[in-house]
Amino acid sequence: MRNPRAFLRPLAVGAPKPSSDVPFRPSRMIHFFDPSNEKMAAKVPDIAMKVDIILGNLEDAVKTEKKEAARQGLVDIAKATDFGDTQLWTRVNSLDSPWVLDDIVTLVTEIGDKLDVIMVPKVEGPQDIHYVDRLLAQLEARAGLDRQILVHAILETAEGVANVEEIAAASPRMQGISLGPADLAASRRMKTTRVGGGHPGYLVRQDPTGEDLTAGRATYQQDLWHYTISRMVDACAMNDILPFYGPFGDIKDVVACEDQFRNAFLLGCVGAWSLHPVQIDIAKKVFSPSPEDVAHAKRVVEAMGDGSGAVMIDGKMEDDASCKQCLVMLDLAKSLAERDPELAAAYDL
Ligand SMILES: CC(=O)SCCNC(=O)CCNC(=O)[C@H](O)C(C)(C)COP(=O)(O)OP(=O)(O)OC[C@H]1O[C@@H](n2cnc3c(N)ncnc32)[C@H](O)[C@@H]1OP(=O)(O)O
Ligand SMILES: CC(=O)C(=O)O
Ligand SMILES: [Mg+2]
Repeated sequence: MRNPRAFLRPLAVGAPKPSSDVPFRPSRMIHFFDPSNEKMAAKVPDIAMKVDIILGNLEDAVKTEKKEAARQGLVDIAKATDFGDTQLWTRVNSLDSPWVLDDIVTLVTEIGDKLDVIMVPKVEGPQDIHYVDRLLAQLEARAGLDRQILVHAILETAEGVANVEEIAAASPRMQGISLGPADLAASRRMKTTRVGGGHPGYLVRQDPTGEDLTAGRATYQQDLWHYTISRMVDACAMNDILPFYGPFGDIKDVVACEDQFRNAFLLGCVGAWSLHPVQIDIAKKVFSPSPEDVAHAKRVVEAMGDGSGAVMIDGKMEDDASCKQCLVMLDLAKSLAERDPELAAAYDL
């Protein structure tokens, strides 16, 4: 374990100093594109203006023979594009792959000044973050970068879930964690072939009302991901980093996508992945608090004065704790309103 006083020291001579906190930036959707796909890549400058985060994906979903083209494509796009306030991220190949070293060396050297976050897949424990942390410090020093590139882990192995608290705490570079439901399902040998979302077989059934066990018993589909998302949210919250839901693979089912994203939002996630342009507006809608919730939060905070005591609003008790809940809502609304003029008008803060 590292000496706590050394936690904020750079890991290489000349590397930028780690920051003690992750600045919150609107992060409602991480939009994935394949930089080796010319049609998709051509849309990046336009899409970047509509999303909070644009991510050049080099890992799964990029064909083996396109790995080098995707890496070079991302370098070319990053150099040619002004991303404005939109964050530029990449997902590099996994640490056990033959490509990851060249991914990290090339990207930090060529476009390190533009990259905000490197997403690392299949993180199994703090040792994976330590490896990336030191390597990034060396490359940042060599490239003369003056700010740190942050690290985001995907939670997609049973071992990663078992170690999620240590992963979240492994480095001041840790920006956040995303749920990876597809690889996680495979790693756990879950019997679902879907990429995220529910499953009709995972349910609870009402008790029988008579002799006939098949009659009149409603069933309720349950959320396969509740435990993992909740555990990830706690690990992130205790380390002041940001939790995200990951992908929803049924692109056509925009209704269930919205439900899955909203479950994650209600449980504490700040955003989700968009794999297809149709999912961008779903994430924007779900991960922006509703104007009604913001107006209610404002009323409670105003009525609570210094935040102590108890008041009655619309028949409901509000006190120090519910005032804190309302402040969470207001803080998020304010930071989104700074980026989004439509929301600023709707929230009237
Ligand atoms: C488990 C995981 O690891 S999830 C993360 C990895 N997976 C990914 O990153 C997948 C990213 N998304 C994709 O590859 C694609 O969206 C697919 C394969 C799912 C569907 O692609 P298509 O069959 O082309 O979808 P569709 O025909 O509806 O696309 C409509 C248009 O949007 C474009 N488009 C589709 N996805 C994207 C995207 N993510 N970004 C930008 N443009 C996109 C298509 O190129 C197409 O353009 P066109 O109208 O000029 O022809
Ligand atoms: C997100 C991801 O990589 C997965 O679900 O496997
Ligand atoms: Mg995966």
